[in-house]
Amino acid sequence: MEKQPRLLASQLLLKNSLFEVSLNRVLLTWKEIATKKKRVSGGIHHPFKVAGPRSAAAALAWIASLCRVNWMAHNLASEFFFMSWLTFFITSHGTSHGVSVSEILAVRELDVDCGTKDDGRWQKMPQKSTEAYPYAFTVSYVERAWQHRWRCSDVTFHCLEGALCQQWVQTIREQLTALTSRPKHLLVYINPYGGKQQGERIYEQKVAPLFTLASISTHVIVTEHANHARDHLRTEAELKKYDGVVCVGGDGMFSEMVHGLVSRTQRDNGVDQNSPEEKLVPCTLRIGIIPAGSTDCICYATVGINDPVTSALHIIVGDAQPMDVCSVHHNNTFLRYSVSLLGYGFYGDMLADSERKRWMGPARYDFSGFKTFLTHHYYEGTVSFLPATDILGTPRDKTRCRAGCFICQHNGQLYSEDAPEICETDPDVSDSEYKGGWRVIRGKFLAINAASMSCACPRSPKGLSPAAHLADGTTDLILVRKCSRFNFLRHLLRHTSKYDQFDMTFVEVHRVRRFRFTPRYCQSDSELDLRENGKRLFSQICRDHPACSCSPAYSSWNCDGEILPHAAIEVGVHCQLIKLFVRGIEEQPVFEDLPSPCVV
Ligand SMILES: CCCCCCCCCCCCC/C=C/[C@@H](O)[C@H](COP(=O)(O)O)NC(C)=O
Ligand SMILES: Nc1ncnc2c1ncn2[C@@H]1O[C@H](COP(=O)(O)OP(=O)(O)O)[C@@H](O)[C@H]1O
Ligand SMILES: [Ca+2]
Repeated sequence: MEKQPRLLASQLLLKNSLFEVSLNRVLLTWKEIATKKKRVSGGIHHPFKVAGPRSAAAALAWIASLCRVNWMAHNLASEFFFMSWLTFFITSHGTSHGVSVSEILAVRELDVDCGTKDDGRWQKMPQKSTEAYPYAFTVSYVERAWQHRWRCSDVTFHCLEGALCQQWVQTIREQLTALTSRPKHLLVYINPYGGKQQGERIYEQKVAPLFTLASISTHVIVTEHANHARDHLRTEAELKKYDGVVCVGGDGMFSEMVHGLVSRTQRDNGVDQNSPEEKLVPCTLRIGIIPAGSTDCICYATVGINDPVTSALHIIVGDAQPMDVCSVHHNNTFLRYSVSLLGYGFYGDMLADSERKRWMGPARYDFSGFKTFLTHHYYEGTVSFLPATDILGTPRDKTRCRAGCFICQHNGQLYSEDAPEICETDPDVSDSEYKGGWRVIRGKFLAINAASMSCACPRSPKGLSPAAHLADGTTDLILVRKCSRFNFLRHLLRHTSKYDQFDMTFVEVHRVRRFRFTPRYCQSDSELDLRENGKRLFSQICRDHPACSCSPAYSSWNCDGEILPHAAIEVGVHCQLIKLFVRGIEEQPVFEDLPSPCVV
C-alpha cells in the first residue's frame, strides 16, 4: 500500500490507558504506548499484527527462533533487536488497532460533563479520565462479526485540550466528506407485508438509527399495495434528489425496484423495452436491500448473510456492485426482468402453489416444495441457447464470485468493448444440435432453471448454481431431465450439501448469453391463460402417451418469485445493468487469535 501522508497524530487516552493515535488518508490507528507495567518499545512499527503463539514462554521461543534465522542468514540479530521485537509483541497484544477511513461511519464530539453532544446517545465518562482528560470524541466504525455480519462499534478518545479534540473531529469529518461514493439522500420503500411482516419494525429499530448516525437523510414510503414502489419509481419519484433507492422487504420488493428503475431509465433514454435485441441503458442510481422477506436470495448472495444491520452499513459506506439483469420477452413483447432465478417446472409449480399459501409466511415454500416434489411432473419442450464461449469461467468451476471478482471484471470489460453478436438465425425446432451458434435441445424436463447469480439463500447456502457470477453478462441454464423421484430428490438435496448437484446423468448446465423455451404444445398468441391451456391439453397428452403419468402440458415460469403469463419465452442477459449498495461476498478473514477490526 502506498504510504499516505499523516494528517494527525496525538497521544490520547482510551480506557484509562495512553494511546498513540494517528490518522492518515486511509487508516485511523491507535496503539498503546505506555502503561505502568509495560515498557514502551522504541519506535519499532510493524504494519501487521504478528500472529504468533499466545503465552509469554511460547512467544519467547517463537521470537528466538525468528532471530536465530536472522542471525544465521544476515548476522543482524542483536540483543536490542531481540528485545525490541519482544516488547513490540507484548505491548501490541490486543491494544493496537486500525480502522480504514472508508469504514468509519461517523465521528462526534462528547461533552464530558453532560454526555454526547450531537446524536442524543448519552455516555457516562469514567471519573478518572474526566479529571485528567476533559475533552473527548467518539468514532463509530464497521466491525466484522461472524458469517459476513457487520456491526457498528464505538471507540472514545479523551484529549487534554479542547482545540485538539475539535481538530480531530474536524479532520475525520473532512476525510469522510471526501468519500464521494457515500449516499447522503436516500429514497426508502418499506413493504409492511413482506416475509414475517416485520419490515417497518426492522427499519425503525435497526436501520433508521444508523442512517441518522451517518447523517443520511431519507424519504420513507410505506407501500400500500403491490407494485406501489415500482410505479412510484417509474413515473413519480424525483430521482435527481437522491443518491440511491432502498427497499425493505424480500426478493419481490427488490424486483419492484429493478422494474421501476430500469423502465424509468429506458423511457428517459428513448429505449424500446419490447425489442428483445435492444441494448438497455444501465441505471445510475444504486439500489439497497434491507432484508425483510421470505427467501432474501439477492441479499444473501451479494452480502453473504441476510442481516438488516449489515446491509444498512454497506449502504452507509457507499459500496457499489454491478449486477446482470435478464430481460424476458414473449413474441417481441416485454414481460419482466429477472435478476436471480427463472425456473420452469419444479420452481414454477412450487411458486404457483405457494402463492395461495401466503398466510403461511416463509414456510409456504417448504410446504409447496414438498408437495411439488411429490407430484413429480415433467414438461416437454425445446430449449435453444447461445452459449457464452468467449468468457472466463464455467458453471462447474470450484472458484466462487467474491468481492472484487476478477471474472466479472474481465467478462464485463469484454461485453462493453465487444457486445456479443445477436444471432439472427431463427432456432426453430430442429433435429440439428447447432444452428447459427445456437444449441437446440428437445426433451422432457422436470426443471429448467436459469440462474444469473448463485441464488444462494438460507435454504441453500451455496445456491442453485454455486459458481455463477453476479456481473459477468451470463446466466447458468440448468436442465433437469425426467428421472425417478429418488434421483430428483438426490439432486435437490445436493443443493444443501457439499456435493455437486450437476454431477448427475440427468442434469446438464450451460453458461449462456441468451435462451429460448418453447413448450411442445405451443399455445397460440390469443390463448393467454396458461391454466386453461394446461387443462385443455391435458387430455390430448394422455391420448398421445397412453402410459404417461398425466403431467399437464405446461408449467409456469417463476421469474424472481413472480409467475409469468406465458410458457414460451425468450431471455437475454444485460451485463451490469444495475448497481447495488453491496461489495459482493467478502472472503472470510482468518481471525486466528486476533480481535477484529483489522489489526495493524
Ligand atoms: C426437498 C428439498 C428441497 C431443497 C431445495 C433447496 C433449493 C432452494 C433454492 C432456492 C433458490 C431460490 C431463488 C430465489 C427465488 C426468489 O426470487 C423467490 C421469491 O422470493 P421472495 O418470496 O420474494 O422472498 N423465491 C422462491 C423460493 O422462488
Ligand atoms: N403494501 C403492500 N401490500 C401488498 N403487497 C405488497 C405491498 N408492498 C409490496 N407488495 C408485494 O408483496 C410481494 C412480496 O414482497 P416481498 O417483500 O418480496 O416479500 P416475500 O419475500 O415475503 O415475498 C411483492 O411481490 C410485492 O410486490
Ligand atoms: Ca451472471
